[in-house]
Amino acid sequence: MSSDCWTPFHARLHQLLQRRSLLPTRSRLLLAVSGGQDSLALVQLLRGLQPHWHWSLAIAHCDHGWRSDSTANAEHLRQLADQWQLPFYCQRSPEPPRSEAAARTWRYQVLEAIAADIDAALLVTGHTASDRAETLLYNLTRGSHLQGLASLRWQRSLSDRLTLVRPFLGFTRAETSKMVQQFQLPVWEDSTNRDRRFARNRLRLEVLPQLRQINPQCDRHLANTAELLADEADWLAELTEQVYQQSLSERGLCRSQLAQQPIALQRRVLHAFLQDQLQRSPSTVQVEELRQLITAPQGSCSSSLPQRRVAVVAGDWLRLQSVDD
Ligand SMILES: Nc1ncnc2c1ncn2[C@@H]1O[C@H](COP(=O)(O)OP(=O)(O)OP(=O)(O)O)[C@@H](O)[C@H]1O
Repeated sequence: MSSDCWTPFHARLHQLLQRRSLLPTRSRLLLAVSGGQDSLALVQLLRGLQPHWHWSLAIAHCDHGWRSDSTANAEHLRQLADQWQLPFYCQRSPEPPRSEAAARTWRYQVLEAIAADIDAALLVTGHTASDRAETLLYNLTRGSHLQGLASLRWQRSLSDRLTLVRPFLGFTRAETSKMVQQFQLPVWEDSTNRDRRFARNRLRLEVLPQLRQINPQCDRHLANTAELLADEADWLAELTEQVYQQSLSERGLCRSQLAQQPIALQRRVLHAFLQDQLQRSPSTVQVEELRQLITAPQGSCSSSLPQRRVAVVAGDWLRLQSVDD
């Protein structure tokens, strides 16, 4: 488990960090560690790369308290951090979170607070290309817009002061498994990862193995697809903002400007318009109803908006007003 060996995994991560400028030299990094194979492999590689990048590393663990062995898991990590001579921060949830989503929300609150305490601007997780593939599949099953399919990006801003970075998106879970063997990392098996009541676990344990029989590289291919979609989503978001700003005036949205745009862009601009006006995310039905109004006759109006609001056609303009006006 010495940190000073240099392997092809180290070389790959080193190059990836250079190419993507993810973790600048001398920055303070808070590493989110669950004790599973991905985050332990992450710590091992970053410790190995530390002499080249001169980071200051610290480990954070969140104990959800929903497994009988969770305190032992936290203690195991504390000892590892001692061995690695890295500062260790751990917090236990006052009561076990009720769902995966609640656990995640609590976890990120804790990680943000620890990062603020130690003045770390970067929080690093062990998310892999396989997590990205799973997320893409999961969001597909629920029905998703482009942004949802582009999920799990290399970095994401969590607040003004903290950015989440995922350098391990460059590796699959099969590769982190190899790292664990090669570096003999003492992984703490999380029994809930095998619980098939959780949809994510069924995807990981049942669906992805089937897909790998069709294409053994499917984790990487799916993750690459998410990457391409992320770039396209960014480009479309920029374009939407441009057209939105061009079409918007005090009188509302300019219908003749919108009519010249492709349908996909019309939907996006109307979504942004409704989001701003209603201060909440509009439904597909509401967006479509407004889209019909782009070419509707004078005086036409919508019927599906909340808050006693209505969209009205006034000449070349589409505007929102109260039904009482
Ligand atoms: N309890 C936790 N405490 C701190 N960080 C966590 C915790 N759970 C997850 N993370 C971070 O979020 C990443 C993704 O979480 P996820 O739940 O997909 O992984 P895991 O299966 O629990 O563990 P691992 O990714 O380490 O194998 C982890 O790699 C880790 O960086």
